[in-house]
Amino acid sequence: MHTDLDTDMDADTETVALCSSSSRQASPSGTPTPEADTTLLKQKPEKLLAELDRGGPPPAPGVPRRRGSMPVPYKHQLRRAQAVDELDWPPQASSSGSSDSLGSGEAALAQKDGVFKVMLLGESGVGKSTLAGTFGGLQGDNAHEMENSEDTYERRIMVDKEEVTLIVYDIWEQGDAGGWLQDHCLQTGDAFLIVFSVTDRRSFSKVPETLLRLRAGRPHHDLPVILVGNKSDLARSREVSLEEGRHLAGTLSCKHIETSAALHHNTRELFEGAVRQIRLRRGRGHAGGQRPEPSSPDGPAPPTRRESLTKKAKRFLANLVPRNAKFFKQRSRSCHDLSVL
Ligand SMILES: Nc1nc2c(ncn2[C@@H]2O[C@H](COP(=O)(O)OP(=O)(O)OP(=O)(O)O)[C@@H](O)[C@H]2O)c(=O)[nH]1
Repeated sequence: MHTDLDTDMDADTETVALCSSSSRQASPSGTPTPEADTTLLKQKPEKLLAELDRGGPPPAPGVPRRRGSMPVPYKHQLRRAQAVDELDWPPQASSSGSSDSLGSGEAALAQKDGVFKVMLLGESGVGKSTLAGTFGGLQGDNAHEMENSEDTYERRIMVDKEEVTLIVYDIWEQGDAGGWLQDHCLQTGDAFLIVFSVTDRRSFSKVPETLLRLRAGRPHHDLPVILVGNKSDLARSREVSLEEGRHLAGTLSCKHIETSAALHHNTRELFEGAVRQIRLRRGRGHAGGQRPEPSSPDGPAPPTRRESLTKKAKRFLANLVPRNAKFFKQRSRSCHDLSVL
């Protein structure tokens, strides 16, 4: 994950990175271009929420949501401008285009196992929208954008020779006004990418808070969470090291990856990794989630005679401590490997 990229960049790279981001055509060699069998859906926020609810009551109409962030890549500026120019706002009662398809065909599709919903979370300005934008160009030579999108990207992609529909939501809002929307995000996603900027320690320090909120909201779910240290190209402005990111991920039992959305570095790995993380858990769910008893590697054996409470506790602790120590070691060691649990 940590490549020469992190160290080789100098201040000039920042300019290059932003140029690269703003002009997808001029992306670095090896950067995939759009492919024909992918779809990009444009959704109004109301539509989006309706989709999130999937059968729930329609959300109340509100004022247009805009993030007060710094300059966005040119392509995104176009998208956002277009959304207004096309009189998408205020929302109409009738829907059109891909939003319709979400209400019918896509809704049915969404029920299937092959649809994975990934939420981008994180502080303002860390690069969520830019990351989401790179997802639009993930796969290949024949891709085309059916429609522009402001907040949501849906594509069919191949991961490990299996096709999935991946929907990436960039709808995380900061501040109180976004609170209820954030709750929707947390309740709805199949996987969560908590993005921070490696050039902004404050965004890094907010990660545990976001994760705690996520886990508190869905306490019975083993949710795939990936900490994403974005802007790895900005070596000279770096405030959070790779090791710090990994350490936090290990401590919080998450995965970790560093990306440069501007250079499309590790972005494919990120989204494919999210798919793998969901699959790993779904596979485990389908297997029935049967695990051997923690105190015995071969499962519970009926005791031949009754043990005293002290003996039981001693046996339990003897089994528990080394087991857990190994477990934590494994988790923290593999936090950068998105293809394993
Ligand atoms: N150098 C560099 N700049 C980046 C990278 N990712 C995003 N940026 C820039 O960082 C700024 C913020 O990016 P956004 O994608 O708008 O960030 P966001 O998290 O969506 O922000 P909000 O919309 O306010 O939540 C933009 O100017 C981007 O061009 C990156 O990997 N490297």
